Amino acid sequence: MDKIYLNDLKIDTIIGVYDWERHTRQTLRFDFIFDWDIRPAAQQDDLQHTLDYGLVAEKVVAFVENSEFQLIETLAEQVAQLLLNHFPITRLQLTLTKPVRLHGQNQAKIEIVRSR
Ligand SMILES: Nc1nc2c(c(=O)[nH]1)N=C([C@H](O)[C@@H](O)CO)CN2
Repeated sequence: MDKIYLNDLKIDTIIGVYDWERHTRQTLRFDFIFDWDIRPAAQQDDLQHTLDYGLVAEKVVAFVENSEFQLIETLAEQVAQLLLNHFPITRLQLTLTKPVRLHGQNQAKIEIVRSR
């Protein structure tokens, strides 16, 4: 299957379980891989026949900027379901990266794959 990538989407939001995180916005990074047959768009050179990654980014930014979840798991799941509900995507992989300062770590990351 062909793939469309949307990488390094950075969004500020409220996320986290600790008190300071409930009133301090943090920058999350989103990376997506969408299964998508690119041939119809390639044959007609027409945006109408493909997944417009600009629209996907707008949808994700609007949702994440206004969210206030505690866990990155919850946010990742909600974003995946949002995209499956709004676009004819059959399968997506989402990697969500959060900055952390824990025992020398500087990133926490989760990866999920969802399909309809
Ligand atoms: N599996 C998870 N573990 C932790 C999360 C999380 O979202 N999922 N979050 C935190 C804190 O909010 C941390 O990111 C603060 O730096 C701790 N563990």
